[in-house]
Amino acid sequence: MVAKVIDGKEIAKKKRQEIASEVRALKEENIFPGLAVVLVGNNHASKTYVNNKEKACREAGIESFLIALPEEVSQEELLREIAELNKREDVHGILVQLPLPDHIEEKKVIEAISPEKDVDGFHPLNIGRMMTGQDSFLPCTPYGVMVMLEETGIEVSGKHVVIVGRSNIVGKPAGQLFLNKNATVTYCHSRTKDLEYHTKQADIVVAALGKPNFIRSNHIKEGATVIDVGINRDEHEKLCGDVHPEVAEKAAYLTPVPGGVGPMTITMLLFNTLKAARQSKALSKA
Ligand SMILES: NC(=O)C1=CN([C@@H]2O[C@H](COP(=O)(O)OP(=O)(O)OC[C@H]3O[C@@H](n4cnc5c(N)ncnc54)[C@H](OP(=O)(O)O)[C@@H]3O)[C@@H](O)[C@H]2O)C=CC1
Ligand SMILES: Nc1nc(=O)c2c([nH]1)NC[C@@H]1CN(c3ccc(C(=O)N[C@@H](CCC(=O)O)C(=O)O)cc3)C=[N+]21
Repeated sequence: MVAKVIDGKEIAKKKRQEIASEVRALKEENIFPGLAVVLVGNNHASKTYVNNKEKACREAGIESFLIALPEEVSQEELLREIAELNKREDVHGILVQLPLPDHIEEKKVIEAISPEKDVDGFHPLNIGRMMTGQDSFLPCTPYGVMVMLEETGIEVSGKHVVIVGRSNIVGKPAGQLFLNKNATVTYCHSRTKDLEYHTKQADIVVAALGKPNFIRSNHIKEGATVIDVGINRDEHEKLCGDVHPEVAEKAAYLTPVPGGVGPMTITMLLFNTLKAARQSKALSKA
């Protein structure tokens, strides 16, 4: 079998046009959606992502505010900045780019973000709401994966989904969203014994382990759907995923890197910012 490539860029483009048109409608009502991105330090990759986010905001008509802080910024100072952003009426969404330097406690920072502005969906309140199936901001990368499958017409209900990786930002919430859509979910991680045994059973494999080209043909059942979340550099510094290209010969569907999950992540960030702006209107009327 030769896999059909799921074009994340194309799906993202379509979704972003819909978002842009809804942003225009909201502006008619004098609400101008705004996203604040907080970047600590000078990490090159983080800067690239932040630039991508700013560009995507601009194209969707969403205002973006970059708060760039030095690597040495104290946790206190960062928390003060977040408190300011929580108060600003022109800021509907707040994203603190992760990872943060070691001297800052990530959990404290995430909890400082007002849940109504937590467009990453990382605040414990939003995570709890997601787990109990209430309306919430869904974490952008897993949410993007679900939208990609939906747009491609791939059924999730009743399927066996194996997630490789259990981080708070990708693996864990991805499993939860699949469970919410009635999939049977298995989580694998670095202590999993016989990874291949598990992934080989999967109708859908989500690779989010952060190891270049790690998932090979032997891990995959013929005709499975393979979602490659990884963003890595290979030994030639070329961008690559967690899934080896040879998997294309065995899978039915495969997401590319670049041009797969990445553009969808940014799209769902725009979507969440639009949602936050809309809800701010409802709140101010109440
Ligand atoms: N496309 C996008 O939009 C995004 C892409 N990414 C990319 O996705 C990848 C994962 O990111 P993130 O979740 O933040 O990464 P983390 O490093 O936080 O987590 C990696 C997870 O993979 C597990 N793991 C590591 N090695 C193995 C192994 N050999 N076998 C099985 N499991 C393993 C770890 O297990 P354990 O818990 O036991 O340590 C951990 O749970 C990265 O490449 C990252 O760049 C991330 C965010 C967004
Ligand atoms: N608070 C927070 N929220 C995040 O959502 C978050 C984060 N921190 N830290 C880092 C990870 C990573 N991440 C990506 C977003 C877009 C692409 C992306 O657009 N990728 C493109 C191009 C990548 C490139 O050219 O480098 C693609 O895959 O086609 C990748 C990775 C969001 N993350």
